[in-house]
Amino acid sequence: EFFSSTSGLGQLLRTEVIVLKELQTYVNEIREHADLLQREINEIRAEHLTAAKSIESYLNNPVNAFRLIKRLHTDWETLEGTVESEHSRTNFLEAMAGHRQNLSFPTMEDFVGTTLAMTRLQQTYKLDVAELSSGMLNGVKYGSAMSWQDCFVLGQHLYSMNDFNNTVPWLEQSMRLLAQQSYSDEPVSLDFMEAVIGYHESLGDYQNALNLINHVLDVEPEQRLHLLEKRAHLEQLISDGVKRGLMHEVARRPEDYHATQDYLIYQQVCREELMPTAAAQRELRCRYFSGHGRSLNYLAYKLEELHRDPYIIQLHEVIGAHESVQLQHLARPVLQRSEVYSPTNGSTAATFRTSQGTVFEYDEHPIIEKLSQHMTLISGLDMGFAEPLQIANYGIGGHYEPHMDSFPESFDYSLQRFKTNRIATGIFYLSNVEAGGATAFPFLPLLVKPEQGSLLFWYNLHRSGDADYRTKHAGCPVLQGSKWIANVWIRLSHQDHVRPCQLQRDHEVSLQYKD
Ligand SMILES: O=C(O)CCC(=O)C(=O)O
Ligand SMILES: [Fe+2]
Repeated sequence: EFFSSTSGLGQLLRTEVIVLKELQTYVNEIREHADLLQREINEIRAEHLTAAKSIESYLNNPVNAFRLIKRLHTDWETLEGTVESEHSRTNFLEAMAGHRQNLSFPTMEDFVGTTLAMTRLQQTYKLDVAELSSGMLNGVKYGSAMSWQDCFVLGQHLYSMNDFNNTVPWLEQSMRLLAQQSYSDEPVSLDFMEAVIGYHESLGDYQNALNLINHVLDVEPEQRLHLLEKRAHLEQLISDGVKRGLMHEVARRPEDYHATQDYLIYQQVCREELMPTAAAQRELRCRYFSGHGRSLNYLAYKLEELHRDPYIIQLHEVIGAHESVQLQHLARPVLQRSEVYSPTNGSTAATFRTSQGTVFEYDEHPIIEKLSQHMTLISGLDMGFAEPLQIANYGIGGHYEPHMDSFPESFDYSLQRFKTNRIATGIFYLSNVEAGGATAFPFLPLLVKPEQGSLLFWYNLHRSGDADYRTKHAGCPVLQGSKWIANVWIRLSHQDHVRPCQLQRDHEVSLQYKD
């Protein structure tokens, strides 16, 4: 799978280089052949020009008569023979069949995933489709521009997923780009346009459909006769003033999480439209922290409070850039699509968590061991009750929608190594991210930008052991770059010495945030 992580995309680029070379070989061969045939054609045409001066006297000449007969009898057979024995096409197709087996190609799922990622970015960061398709992100040019066909294919795909809200701007952009090219005249483009006509029609945009039909008919009136009937039908619809209403005005399904207030707030936090108040920020402190049970001679951690209640801190420069990159290298060969827990299906891949990840036991490698030591010093918690370290990589558009790290009350612990809930989470950021990809706490409303080598730490549970629903959090979509994190989840067992439980439940404050 390629779309959920940037680390697989390099393979696809290599695939493209190889198949392009194959196609170039094919093109060279058929071009050589075409050149040969063209020379023959030119010679015969020149002969015909001579003949045309006086056909009768030309044919009365026995040499000319002989040559004409020879041309049509023998030469033509030879020409036909060269077409028949043209192996370029079969060679190419055979080579491609081999490549399909040996090289990496994206699947339908990759295509769906990357389409979803584009619209997710567009919506979360309120990007302008025209800007996005020109390769610009927030005013900075990152990629190459999309063609009108690219925009169209994206729109077409969204349409097939019944996502009409997002279909329309992409089709409109596709039309805008097409118009800039002063409507291409190539037959392939015309075929494409015919397909687009259907989309505009079914979306209720009859005028755009009609404009396109007229263009196609102007260029190829003879070959596109089947469009005449459709043109008459559209003209009728327009003159009758039929308005189906653009389909994108249809409301989303109300049960859709993406339509909830919760989700809107989350997106606002990702866009930094919502942030903690000045009063809340004033209370926060930065300090040097020598760690639990560590003598003051040691180098201290740079601790920054990000939130008081619930307590959320970020520790800067915990590990070095070199160690971060080394951890990425350890994980890269064994990455797999991340899964989520669902009460009905167990662990499955889901569109609301698109990343790739892998797990390591803490004693598997000295650097991983070191992360555990940092966690012990920073949190004071017993890492003997931590789940294996999880390293994850998010590609462009990769995200993890708002969720709780703690398990629900109904959770079945019977198959778990540790039978208690996740008391705390630590996220080591193993990379910076050029744009997007921050960790958002929508209810606080806090946004933490990935900073390579730093550690984000918070408690998921109240002292009573109940879930603190205010700690719901998310990984905002990555807009540019590749995001690497290492997740530490520590369980509640045997942690009383650091965070004594309270006899009285202190969880009421967060109940209003429960789903
Ligand atoms: O990617 C992030 O910033 C958050 C990740 C997260 O919440 C998780 O993996 O549980
Ligand atoms: Fe999480």
